[in-house]
Amino acid sequence: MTPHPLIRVRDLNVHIDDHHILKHININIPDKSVTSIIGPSGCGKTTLLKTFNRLLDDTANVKVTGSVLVHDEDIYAPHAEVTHIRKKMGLLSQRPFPLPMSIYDNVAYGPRIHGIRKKSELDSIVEQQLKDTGLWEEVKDRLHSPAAKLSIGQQQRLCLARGLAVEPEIILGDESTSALDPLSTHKIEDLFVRLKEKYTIVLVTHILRQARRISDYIVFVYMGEIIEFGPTEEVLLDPKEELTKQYVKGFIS
Ligand SMILES: Nc1ncnc2c1ncn2[C@@H]1O[C@H](COP(=O)(O)OP(=O)(O)OP(=O)(O)O)[C@@H](O)[C@H]1O
Repeated sequence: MTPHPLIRVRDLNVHIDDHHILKHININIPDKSVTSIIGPSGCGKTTLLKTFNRLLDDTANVKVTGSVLVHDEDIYAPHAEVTHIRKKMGLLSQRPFPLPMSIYDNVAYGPRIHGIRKKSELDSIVEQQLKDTGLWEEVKDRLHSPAAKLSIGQQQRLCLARGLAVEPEIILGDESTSALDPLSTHKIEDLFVRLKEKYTIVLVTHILRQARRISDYIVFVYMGEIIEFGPTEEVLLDPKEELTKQYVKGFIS
């Protein structure tokens, strides 16, 4: 049975300039699961992900219609507050972007902005998040050295720790392992699988093997439309739609 949906998208349409980029999107993203958005290049995967935390707001000539409900709050309602919406979501991009400060300060950054000042409280948040992202043992002796000195894979886990430190409910990942070596990729994949106990995770990936390894649900997007959505095994191994079949066999890329 599909778990309770945390994000419900209703008749979402995105136009940029004169292009109809996302067309009549309807989907329920299950809570406490990993859902991967797959599809050929340029089909609208990243655009769909960006609608979940209103990252398209900064794009020129964009028009978004329809609704995205997180719990029961429509994040596109006129009174919706973008800061409040974004606090619920951590975003992990393709490449890590640590802030130009120490490892400790990267993780403490969000909590400090939200008013936490007590050192013991910040220490405990930093330790917990670095433990949750598997970095603690690797960095506990150099918490005050610059984040930029970490490897790219460690920087990506640090960015995840930074995002988790403000206690989001949802983690969005946009091809978050594409800049990483196989070992670091494996660590991030493992993290997503562990973190789904506490978070709802939505990922964009073009790597079908990755989608199969870590996702509970798959959304297949083609030319701005959702063609198929369902449990990973069903969509990847026994797809219902002809287009999905062609995509998983590698005939569409
Ligand atoms: N800011 C923008 N201005 C104009 N067109 C855009 C903009 N952002 C996205 N698009 C167009 O929207 C379509 C979908 O782009 P999107 O990045 O969502 O696709 P994608 O499936 O994530 O692609 P890829 O796998 O190559 O990253 C593309 O045709 C793209 O050119």
